[in-house]
Amino acid sequence: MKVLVLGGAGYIGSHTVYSLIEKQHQVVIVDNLQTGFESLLHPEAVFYKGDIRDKEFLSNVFEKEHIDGVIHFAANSLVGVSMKEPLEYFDNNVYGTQILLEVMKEHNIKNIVFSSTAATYGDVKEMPIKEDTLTNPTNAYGETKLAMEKMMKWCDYAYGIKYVALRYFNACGAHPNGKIGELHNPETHLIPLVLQVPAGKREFISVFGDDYDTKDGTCIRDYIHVMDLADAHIKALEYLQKEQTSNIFNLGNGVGFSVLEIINAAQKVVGKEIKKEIVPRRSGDPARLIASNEKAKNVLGWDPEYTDIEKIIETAWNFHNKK
Ligand SMILES: NC(=O)c1ccc[n+]([C@@H]2O[C@H](COP(=O)([O-])OP(=O)(O)OC[C@H]3O[C@@H](n4cnc5c(N)ncnc54)[C@H](O)[C@@H]3O)[C@@H](O)[C@H]2O)c1
Ligand SMILES: O=c1ccn([C@@H]2O[C@H](COP(=O)(O)OP(=O)(O)O[C@H]3O[C@H](CO)[C@H](O)[C@H](O)[C@H]3O)[C@@H](O)[C@H]2O)c(=O)[nH]1
Repeated sequence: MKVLVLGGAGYIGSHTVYSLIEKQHQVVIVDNLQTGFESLLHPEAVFYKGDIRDKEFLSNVFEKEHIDGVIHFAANSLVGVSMKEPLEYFDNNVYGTQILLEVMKEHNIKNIVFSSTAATYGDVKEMPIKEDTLTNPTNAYGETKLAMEKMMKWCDYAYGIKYVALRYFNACGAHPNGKIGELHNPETHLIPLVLQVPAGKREFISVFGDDYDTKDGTCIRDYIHVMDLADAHIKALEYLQKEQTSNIFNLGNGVGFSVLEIINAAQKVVGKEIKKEIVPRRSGDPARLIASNEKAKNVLGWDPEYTDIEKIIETAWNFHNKK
């Protein structure tokens, strides 16, 4: 297949590109590099630098390349910023996706896999979260991703564009080749921030609240390795080609770790004590997010390989140590 990857210079996009190329697919990347990095681009992928909201640019790419399927990662994704600048998030995530769907319609491209998020659910009481759990986002970022899902639903109804929405829980880890990994600037995610302490780039890790109703008072999340996410995208694309049906899947390991458990696991991996400080809660953080991954396992045949949290953190540490 010739796959167009929008946002292929970003963290999850670049790992998916590496997996696609390893599986002998041809890859075309579109990225405006707003949060992506040239160093994450696969040397064998064709790269077009540009913005998905630029319709003429995007149409030209579809014109030149004969695309069989689309994987769409290009978005703004910082929860905190989305609360201060919601319109920027609606512009890039919702309007950007609208332009993409218009161009796909005009070029008769019928398959798209795209990044959704656990943030579409909001503050859920019942764990694990299933795909039919009520969606009620508590932040603007999650709302834009839900709006993208809804736009896809009506484009399927009207134009027959089939989609798979992948609701990731907490993406983490790095490619075992050590060449690519999690690069965000600024970094806001827990695991890379924890690892900055033993790397000498940060004095301590702030723990956002220890008064949640959880076993040790800190928030619980479901950490899923980026290589397993990459694999799910390829399986989702194959599913679309075969089944011609739209669908939504959670992607998580189905196991929750608290912030303190992550810090302890990282200490074991790096063999050093990691200094921490308890600070007030970060606004908008739900206490617990754990995925039910039964649907992705049963329907897509997806089976996450990285289930051991120390192994997951080790891949991130190998990447950050090499930089
Ligand atoms: N990292 C996570 O834990 C997580 C969890 C759930 C969902 N997601 C979603 O997964 C996707 C990828 O996340 P990531 O962590 O790899 O983010 P990232 O910022 O590393 O990657 C996004 C890429 O898209 C590009 N991009 C953004 N807007 C663009 C535009 N208008 N035109 C062209 N390129 C554009 C950026 O330059 C970047 O390379 C995002 O859609 C995000 O919302 C991420
Ligand atoms: O310095 C830090 C950073 C994070 N945390 C805590 O660690 C946990 C994980 O935080 P991250 O920022 O790494 O990830 P989030 O759970 O906030 O969000 C991630 O997962 C969500 C879905 O679960 C969304 O998809 C979102 O885009 C993605 O960044 C949270 O409890 C957070 O409060 C800290 O204690 N200290």
